[in-house]
Amino acid sequence: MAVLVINCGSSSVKFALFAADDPQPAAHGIVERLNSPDARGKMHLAGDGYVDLAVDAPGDHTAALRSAIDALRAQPGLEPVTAIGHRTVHGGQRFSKPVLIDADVLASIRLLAPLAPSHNIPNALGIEAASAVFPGIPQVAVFDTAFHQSIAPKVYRYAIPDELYREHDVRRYGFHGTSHAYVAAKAAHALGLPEKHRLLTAHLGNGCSATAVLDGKSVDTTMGLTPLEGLVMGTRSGNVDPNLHAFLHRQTGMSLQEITDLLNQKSGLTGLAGISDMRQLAEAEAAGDPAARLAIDVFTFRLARELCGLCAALGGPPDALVFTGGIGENSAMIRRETVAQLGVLGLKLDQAANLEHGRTTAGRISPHGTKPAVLVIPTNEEFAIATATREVLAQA
Ligand SMILES: Nc1ncnc2c1ncn2[C@@H]1O[C@H](COP(=O)(O)OP(=O)(O)O)[C@@H](O)[C@H]1O
Ligand SMILES: CC(=O)OP(=O)(O)O
Ligand SMILES: [Mg+2]
Repeated sequence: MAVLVINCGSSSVKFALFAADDPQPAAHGIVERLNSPDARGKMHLAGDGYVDLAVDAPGDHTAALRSAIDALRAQPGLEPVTAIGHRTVHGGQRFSKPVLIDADVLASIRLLAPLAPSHNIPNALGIEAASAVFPGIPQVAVFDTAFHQSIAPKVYRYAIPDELYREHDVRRYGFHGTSHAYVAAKAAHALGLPEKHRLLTAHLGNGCSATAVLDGKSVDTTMGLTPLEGLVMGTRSGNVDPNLHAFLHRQTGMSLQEITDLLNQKSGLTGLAGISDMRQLAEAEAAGDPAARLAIDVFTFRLARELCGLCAALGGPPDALVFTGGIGENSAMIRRETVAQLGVLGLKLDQAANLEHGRTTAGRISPHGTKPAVLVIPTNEEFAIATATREVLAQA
């Protein structure tokens, strides 16, 4: 059974085809710059090969999926797709585990869009486009929020009038759950931890969040009602004073939508330094750009502060801190500067191991024998989604 995993973003479609239980995809790729005349993509094959993907006008999600699927079908040696797993960001209160998609599930994903506008609409478009291109093939939605459904009311409730929770489901949900669950399980296994253990996981990609994992379950996480709360991200502000919306509206006349866009798309590292990509930001910092230095300082300080806060839900010091995501796996500087601000938790780094480990080499970056351990574990959200898809279909 070959599972195609689709992660539809606002301007890109990422995909990966997994044959059997192999965590290395037989093929994977991205179609980007959607809805522009420059829409284009690439499919990488196991080994070193790749295929350029041309995308037909209007270069939307359906055209992108068609292009990816035509390329998969044309590629000799690949198994035909028999199931599709979709990364779906917001599952609200309804979805606490992966589900087989039907019209009702799709309608719910659309209804949840106001809670994750940059994510759920593209996710729904991806499901509709896949149904058009693959009629009759079973599709499963795997939710970013599902892993965090174990968090307690005192952690997920905001201190605002009760009816907002009762009538509008206003609460903290948390995201990146597939990734946090995946790396937490890997860390517990790698360290040989007993069933009772405490972990902190830091998923640092374009979106960033950190989670407290107690005995394999999420007990607190930094994102909230939407993926804006918590850490500083590439273009998202993370936590700001909740009065900021009203203040900016009064001071500048900006509309609610303009302020929402400002906090989601023009803030974070972009807001502080004009650069959202950590690799480019590090280059600017090395060239002496003070705004880049400040952005990195704000990013790591806020991360360190949130990691300390998450320990309250763990009820004690963590057995390990795990770094993952594009930044967590690749930036030795971010790991070093974050850990340097976490002496209060007893965290220490082995500087040579920190430089050595990364995306392709998972491992321990704290000195042997010291506790808590610090680990780098590459995430594999796509493989975790393929596994969840197989499990749902095995039970169907
Ligand atoms: N070698 C590197 N050094 C520093 N940052 C890196 C490196 N490689 C990737 N990144 C950063 O990882 C981030 C993207 O993370 P990723 O998890 O791939 O994103 P997405 O959330 O879109 O899957 C970007 O900020 C990128 O600059
Ligand atoms: C929920 C979220 O922030 O996702 P991403 O990191 O893919 O933007
Ligand atoms: Mg991501």
